[in-house]
Amino acid sequence: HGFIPNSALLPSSGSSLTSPPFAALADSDAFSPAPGAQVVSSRDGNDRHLEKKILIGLAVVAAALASLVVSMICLWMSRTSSHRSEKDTNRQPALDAEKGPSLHPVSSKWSTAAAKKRRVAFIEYEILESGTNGFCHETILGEGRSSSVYQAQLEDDSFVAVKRFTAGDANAGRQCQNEMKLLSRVRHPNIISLRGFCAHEEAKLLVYELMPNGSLSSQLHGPARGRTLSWHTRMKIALDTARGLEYLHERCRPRVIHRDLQSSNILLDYKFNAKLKGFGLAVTANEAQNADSIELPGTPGYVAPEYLQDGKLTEKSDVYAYGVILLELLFGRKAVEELSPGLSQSIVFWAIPQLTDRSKLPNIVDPVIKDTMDLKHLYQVAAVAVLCVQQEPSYRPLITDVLYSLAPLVPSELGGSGRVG
Ligand SMILES: Nc1ncnc2c1ncn2[C@@H]1O[C@H](COP(=O)(O)OP(=O)(O)OP(=O)(O)O)[C@@H](O)[C@H]1O
Repeated sequence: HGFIPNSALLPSSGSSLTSPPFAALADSDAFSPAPGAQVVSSRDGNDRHLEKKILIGLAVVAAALASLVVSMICLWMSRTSSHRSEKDTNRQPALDAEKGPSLHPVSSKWSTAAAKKRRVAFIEYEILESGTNGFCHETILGEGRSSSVYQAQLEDDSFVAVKRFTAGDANAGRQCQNEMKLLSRVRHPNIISLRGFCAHEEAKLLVYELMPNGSLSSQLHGPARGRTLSWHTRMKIALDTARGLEYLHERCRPRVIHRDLQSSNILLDYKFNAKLKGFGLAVTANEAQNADSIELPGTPGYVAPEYLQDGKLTEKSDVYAYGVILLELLFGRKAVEELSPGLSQSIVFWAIPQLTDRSKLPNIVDPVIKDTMDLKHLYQVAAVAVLCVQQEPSYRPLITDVLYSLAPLVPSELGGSGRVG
């Protein structure tokens, strides 16, 4: 639309309502003289023709003005809404959690079209870089097979854990994507919460809440050798883990199988609340039925026998891994102990014969917690563990059953239903 100056639409100075073009309005019926009135007819046919032309011109100008006004309103509205959504994007760019995120290297601008209800905040690379002093070695919390985890301080002074996936590792990229897709739709006190994500050049990074007491594995098998974990704290960790798993198996829609449950995937906050992490291999129960499409997950010592033999993957595979963790908590041994170079022993094969002998049990528990628990509780936990690691999946309990049998063993002040003290 061309710009039409206002002056073109207004009577010029000196014009009046009686002078053309406004006098032309007198030609319309509404303004026609009453019958009998004297009509002063000094205009000839040419005048009338000219007035008609002016009237048409006036209509054209009015239409142009109307369309100009409408288009200016539309332009203003679209500017306002795009400005608003741009502001939203800068504040919290978002992902479509249902479709799953795409982690292309991008700057801080994310498509607003992807912004939906469930959001994972995009965190600027520069913020993570400065929060970790340039990803310096001193800020490393731990290292995994395809990632390093750093402690970072954000601009609001909060601390977070930043997992930086190995660049160029396709497997790591897939796991990062899977973890993000899952954690963006899951919220539970016993599942690690994802604070944000970042993609920068080849690097993919996930940002989580910081768990100051690290992993259960590092508490049990690291320098502390389990001394920080009392009997009740261990039972609380077992209960919290069962709660997180119960949420995935029973209440999450679609249901989720974790597939990589192990003591290094249980993180502990400053009060030893336990939270599940490591969702890179997780699948929905439906996906699990098509086991051929799933790569073999692999943490020896935790993988259920039916999965190793037939690729059969169900919630009961997680229950098996959970049983192995219970054994670690009871005995303070690793899932697989290396006896000598090239010779290792699974905790299940070591424990099963001893678990069934009540007289032996109090003497083989982790020395750090020996004689600190009610023996009835010890026998009960051992019985639950034996059931969880049954070779036949159908003999294993549901995680809900585990939850109900462990809750009374944990004092209510630690989140269980047991009596205080
Ligand atoms: N949110 C967190 N808060 C505190 N420490 C963490 C957090 N996430 C991870 N860590 C630490 O970083 C370590 C490495 O974690 P990461 O997930 O990279 O590897 P991993 O647990 O060894 O598993 P994998 O090798 O299967 O990737 C953990 O063992 C833990 O000690």
